[in-house]
Amino acid sequence: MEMDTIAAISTPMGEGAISIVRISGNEAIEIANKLFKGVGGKKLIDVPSHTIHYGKIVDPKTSETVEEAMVSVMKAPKTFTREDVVEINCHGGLVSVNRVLQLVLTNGARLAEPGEFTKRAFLNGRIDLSQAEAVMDLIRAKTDKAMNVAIGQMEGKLSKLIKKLRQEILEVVAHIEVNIDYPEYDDVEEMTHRMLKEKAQYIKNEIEKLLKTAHQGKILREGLSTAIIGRPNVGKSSLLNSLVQENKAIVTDIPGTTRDVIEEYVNVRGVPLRLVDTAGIRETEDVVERIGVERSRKVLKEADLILLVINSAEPLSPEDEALFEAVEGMDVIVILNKQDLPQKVDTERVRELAKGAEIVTTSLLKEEGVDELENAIAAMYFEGQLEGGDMTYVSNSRHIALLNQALQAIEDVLNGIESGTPIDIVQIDLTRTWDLLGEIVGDTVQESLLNQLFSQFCLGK
Ligand SMILES: Nc1nc2c(c(=O)[nH]1)N(C=O)[C@@H](CNc1ccc(C(=O)N[C@@H](CCC(=O)O)C(=O)O)cc1)CN2
Ligand SMILES: Nc1nc2c(ncn2[C@@H]2O[C@H](COP(=O)(O)OP(=O)(O)OP(=O)(O)O)[C@@H](O)[C@H]2O)c(=O)[nH]1
Ligand SMILES: [Mg+2]
Repeated sequence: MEMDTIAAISTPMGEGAISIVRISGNEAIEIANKLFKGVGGKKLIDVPSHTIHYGKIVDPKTSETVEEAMVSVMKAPKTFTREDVVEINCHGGLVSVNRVLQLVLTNGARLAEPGEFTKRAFLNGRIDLSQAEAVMDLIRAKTDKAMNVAIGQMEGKLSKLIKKLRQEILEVVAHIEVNIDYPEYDDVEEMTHRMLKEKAQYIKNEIEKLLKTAHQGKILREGLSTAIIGRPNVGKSSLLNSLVQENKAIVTDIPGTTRDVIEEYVNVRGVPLRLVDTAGIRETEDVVERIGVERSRKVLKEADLILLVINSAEPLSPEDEALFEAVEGMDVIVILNKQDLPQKVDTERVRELAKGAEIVTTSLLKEEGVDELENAIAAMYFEGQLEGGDMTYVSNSRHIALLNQALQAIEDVLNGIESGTPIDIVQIDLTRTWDLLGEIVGDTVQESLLNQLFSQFCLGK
């Protein structure tokens, strides 16, 4: 595959100890060589692969020294992109690293697009698409567990499973071909039918097994979208603060203090929560607050988990009752807050309204009950089991969508067999299953999709 030479700054933009300009492609070493002035006249075109060299970066036009650097030379194919790669380690600082990048660009490289290095690793066959996607998940991981899932996928756990399933399908397809080519052998046809049914059932089971991990996988990857809701002044922001353990949201005794939606990532016993503190839900005249309340309702609709806070020092109000109604059928934990005050809430009624949902009592003022709440959350999502290190999770929504389509296709195969559809017609659905699974690892995938996927990466990755 013929590709031009690309370059980009691969470290964050800002002041740091070191910043790296990465170059990949046929001309990477030659371009770097033009700019590099090594000790004793050492030339980068002469050095062995996978070595690092101290020297100056000099503008070949003006002979002006631009930087002092360490330069790594890595020759294809044992590199990140499988192309020649040079990394110039500059002094960390926006100006210095940018000047070096400019020099690299004026001497023959093109500025890389976001994700283009990883895209090349994919196009050159070092990793498949799901592994490339895992590289991005790794960068974005917000908890250790999410990181472990990404590492597993990057190492090819999911790819292996998918490839195995595709291989099985291919074998069945081969059988069918024989059957179509030699229809005169009755026993072949019979065997094909029996085998097809067995295999299709097996493939269906495997896809279903993978899809079962999707819920938790998605939580690990994106965080469990958790909405804290309740009437004004019940202690929603106090709850967020207790969970975040820093005073991010403003807490006051004026009802309606939180006028917008506040979002925080917290790690509760390994469960990543995307916590959303909302404005207290009530009918309001204040325009600013009303917008906040509307947003809260929207957050509520999109949430995976609801933390419904009730002030137990007051009797239940019609608004409280309405909130219970609004969250019916969702994952809910009810929090009876302000236990330190004289209790006025009808706990029997709360139990009735909660319809089996977990109820936790807290005094957020005294920081009591938060542990119990955290236990309840962990138990709800990972059944208290936080290890499962070897488990393969499907966490990417693109993969989940494709698996769902593949499941549909394999069900069509099974239905076809059941209703006596001619085998060459059934084969069409089988091939479709194969194609859909192939899209996960990038074997059968459109260029436009590739571009869209990789464009979501960081610059220089
Ligand atoms: N300086 C630097 N650090 C970095 C990266 C980088 O590109 N540069 N990486 C970038 O993300 C990550 C490391 N990822 C890498 C993955 C594969 C290969 C690689 O060369 N693979 C070869 C085999 C190497 C060998 O056998 O020695 C291959 O798989 O063919 C390199 C880096 C994290 N740290
Ligand atoms: N006594 C007592 N007061 C509490 C407790 N939890 C919170 N408060 C107080 O209740 C008031 C309201 O708390 P917030 O956390 O701001 O309540 P909120 O639900 O976010 O209120 P809005 O944003 O106005 O909807 C504050 O004065 C808190 O200190 C508790 O457990 N006991
Ligand atoms: Mg608040």
